[in-house]
Amino acid sequence: MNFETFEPTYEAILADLGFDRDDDERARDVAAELSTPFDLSRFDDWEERTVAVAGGAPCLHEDSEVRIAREADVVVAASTAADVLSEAGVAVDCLVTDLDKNPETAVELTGRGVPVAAHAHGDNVPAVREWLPRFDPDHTLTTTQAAPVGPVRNVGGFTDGDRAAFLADHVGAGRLTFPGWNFDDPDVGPMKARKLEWAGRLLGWLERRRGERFAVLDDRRERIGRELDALLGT
Ligand SMILES: Nc1ncnc2c1ncn2[C@@H]1O[C@H](COP(=O)(O)OP(=O)(O)OP(=O)(O)O)[C@@H](O)[C@H]1O
Ligand SMILES: Nc1nc2c(c(=O)[nH]1)N=C(CO)CN2
Repeated sequence: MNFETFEPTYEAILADLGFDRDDDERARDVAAELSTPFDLSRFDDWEERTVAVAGGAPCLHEDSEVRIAREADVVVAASTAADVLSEAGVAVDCLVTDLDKNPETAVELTGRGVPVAAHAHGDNVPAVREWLPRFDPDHTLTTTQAAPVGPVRNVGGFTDGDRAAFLADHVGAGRLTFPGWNFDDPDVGPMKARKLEWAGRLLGWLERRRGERFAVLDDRRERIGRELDALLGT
């Protein structure tokens, strides 16, 4: 997805969650100073393959969820999902993170040539300044949710998990699977719950565009569909 297509939804997310576009743009500009271009053709081998987009819900510890990741051709891990899967012996092919939980994992992964998509937004500038210089630039893709500038890309998405799915889609992934997701997690705080609502809507938008049905949305597809119609004017 390009930013032009994503922008109206981005504006709706900002309005709903009370985030500021100028802050996101400042964060993006800091990231641009600290990063180099990343060739997305690096992910050409995801094309037509089954890509597991692993989320950070506690259920990722369950054998059945780990198996979904293990059986995929490619594993893209959102944030802490990378650690859970590594501990379970599942190799991670890419980490998508806004640097708030496990930046040391990102250092370690780029250090051994595993790509990390590091996201800059209005509320993580100190982390961007602290951690980006520690990553191997050859294996770091920097992302923004605002307009892309220089090496900093925006292929759609908001939370680490749905951003990972948009990245997979952007590079031509075949089937997407979603181990480690729980939209009804009772243990998340109010802001995280609202972010997860957006993650659900964004995945709903993605499956609609792809003509696919993500099993993880089965119990909420109708509601999300109504919300998307209102959001997108469809
Ligand atoms: N129950 C859940 N709790 C947390 N994340 C979930 C859950 N279900 C799905 N996810 C997805 O997994 C991703 C990684 O979750 P995790 O809690 O490890 O990271 P995070 O750094 O807090 O994520 P973010 O900064 O995007 O909110 C989230 O961004 C979200 O897209
Ligand atoms: N400005 C801002 N942007 C975000 C934030 C956040 O807390 N603030 N959190 C995200 C995923 O957790 C993604 N984007």
